[in-house]
Amino acid sequence: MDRQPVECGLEEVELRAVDLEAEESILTEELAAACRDPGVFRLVNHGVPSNLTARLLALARGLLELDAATKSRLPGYFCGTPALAALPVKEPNWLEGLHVEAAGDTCLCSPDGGSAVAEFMEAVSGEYVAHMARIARKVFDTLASGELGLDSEQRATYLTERGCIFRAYRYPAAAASGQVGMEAHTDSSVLSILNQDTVGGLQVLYRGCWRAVRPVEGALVVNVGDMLQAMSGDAYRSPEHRVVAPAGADRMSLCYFAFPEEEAVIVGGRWRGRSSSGGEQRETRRYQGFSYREFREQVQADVKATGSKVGLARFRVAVAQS
Ligand SMILES: O=C(O)CCC(=O)C(=O)O
Ligand SMILES: [Fe+2]
Repeated sequence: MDRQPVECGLEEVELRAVDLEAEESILTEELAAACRDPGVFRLVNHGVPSNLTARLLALARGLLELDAATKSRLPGYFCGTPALAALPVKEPNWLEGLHVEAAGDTCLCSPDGGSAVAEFMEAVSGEYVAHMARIARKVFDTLASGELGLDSEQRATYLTERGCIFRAYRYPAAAASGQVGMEAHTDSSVLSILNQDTVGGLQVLYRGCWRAVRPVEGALVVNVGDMLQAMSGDAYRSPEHRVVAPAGADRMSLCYFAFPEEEAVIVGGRWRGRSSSGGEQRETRRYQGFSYREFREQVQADVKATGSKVGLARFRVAVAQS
């Protein structure tokens, strides 16, 4: 039975620091272990230049600190969570940001957004997204050819460079402690790659308790998304996480979300169980085959109807208990 998450004095979650340049067998083992538990890890030696991160954080901050009327006209600007904005049942989240659909090699430069916007878009689409796509591909391919055992078609369609999303977030410093910046959720992605400043505020739900993810300068934070959890037949964990608004300073983060091809049918890994007559082992799929498009549409419908995402539970095959 699900227990209600508790604060637990907010200890830190211990995260593996995975070296992206480690020897293949070590990388395979480290990534699989981190994806199984707790579903989130630090990534070091990832090759994203620190001056690119610093420049992008500064550009995003500069744009999001513009006056309200000016920034509301920036391309991709949002305040609160767009999916929840129309719902009376939800408090809007305490954040704002810039959303960029980083589709393949399309130029995202805004012709009329001013030079700071153009510089920001150029840095995102020209360089940053390419680094993120490279990292997501390497992490995914390593897992795919390791214990996930995906074939070459699955490897090509279960992660695509097209259709990825980039967001820069600003969480304004909260007047009261405990203000939720972004409410608890799992990501619908295959993999999410977070690059944050040193303020902190990200928390992950681990063994029933909220735990702080301490920012470590130079390290990216990567988490398993719902799609990867499904591909692994629930062996990997798409962790629930949230952001608590910082007390003393604004927090900035840069997030990249990698997705499968819209129509690729994800057949989740196999689950080993016992037949109801006992003894004999059988293999059952954890999930009915579904595409990311179906998943996204279901999430949107659930959020619209109830204010909450149901997520993977919608697609799980019911398993008879013996
Ligand atoms: O800003 C962060 O640290 C996390 C953002 C996040 O969880 C999301 O956008 O899904
Ligand atoms: Fe998230």
